[in-house]
Amino acid sequence: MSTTATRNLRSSIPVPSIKELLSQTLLAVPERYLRDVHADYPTAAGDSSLHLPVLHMAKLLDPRFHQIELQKLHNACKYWGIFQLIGHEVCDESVESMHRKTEEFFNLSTEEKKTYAQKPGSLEGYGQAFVISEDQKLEWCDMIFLKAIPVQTRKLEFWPEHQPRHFREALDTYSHDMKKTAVSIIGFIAMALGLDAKIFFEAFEGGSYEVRMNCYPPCPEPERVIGISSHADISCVTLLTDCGDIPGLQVLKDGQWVFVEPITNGIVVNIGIIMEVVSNGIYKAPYHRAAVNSKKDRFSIVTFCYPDGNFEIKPAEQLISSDSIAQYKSLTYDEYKQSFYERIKLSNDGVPFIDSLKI
Ligand SMILES: O=C(O)CCC(=O)C(=O)O
Ligand SMILES: [Fe+2]
Repeated sequence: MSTTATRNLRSSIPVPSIKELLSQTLLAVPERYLRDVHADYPTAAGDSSLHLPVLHMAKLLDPRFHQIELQKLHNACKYWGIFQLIGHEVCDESVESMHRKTEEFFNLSTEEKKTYAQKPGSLEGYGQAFVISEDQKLEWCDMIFLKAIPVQTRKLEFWPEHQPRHFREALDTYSHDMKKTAVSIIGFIAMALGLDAKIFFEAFEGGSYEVRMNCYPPCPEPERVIGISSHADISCVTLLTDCGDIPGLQVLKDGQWVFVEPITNGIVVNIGIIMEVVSNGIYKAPYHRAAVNSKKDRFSIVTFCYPDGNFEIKPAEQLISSDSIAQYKSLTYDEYKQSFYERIKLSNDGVPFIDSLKI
């Protein structure tokens, strides 16, 4: 994730979980969570005609519909940077099982969850992301963040083992399913840009996939807190599944926050900064955030998709011409991640990460 705020991805100061706060007969939301949620942009009315584009994977794969669907994909990436994917090959049972395990995990006692708590110097595990100073505003979200693929990068000490039962198996299947979907959709996005999909298939076949499970408990003052503040993801693409039908994800579109309405078996795909660079800015990584509600827990599962370490992050040569000069620098994926962490260590200079990549 990247954001306009300062976030140290490698270490986070422990703070009470939201569920813990709520269990302490909370009378008022603590000051550290309160902020002016509507300070930047208005939220589009629920009945507005703004709806996320819906893409059909089976049509992208079918020679009869391929071209039309590819054009739709191009428009979705260009004008929204985010879309719902349906007709994909991920079996409902794999997703539903992961949803159940996620809910079960967050419903364990605080003590049990803490077995998997983040450790200093590592963002993996259960906790809250990006707490780097005592006076930082906090987000209304509990999470567990795990590197899932390649399998050798897994730190199993953070993976729930006995409770919830079969959590590890569910996440193993889910992450492989998401990887397969990501490799395929990234290939189609490359085609929509007129690029050679093969290069992308290879880079993402050997890529890394990190999964963040979010729990947004109900809040007595939902209009004054934020679940996750506005940011653009530093991934190439991000795949999100909602564990129910409660809207929470909002995307910034034409100066308004637009709610993403969950659709059954849909996977929300958003463009990340890597794809913005590769496309030379034709596709933009959209700003998005998570709102919370006052009634029910909302759970989401987010898979961040990255290429293998040698992949060159740079505007694709086919998209560069005398009329369209390169807008972004070139760096390997390893350098890109390093640069992201370095900037954060230097503290917030108010410049969004994407701007630091511009020529
Ligand atoms: O849970 C959501 O709706 C958004 C999550 C998100 O943007 C993230 O984890 O990067
Ligand atoms: Fe995000």
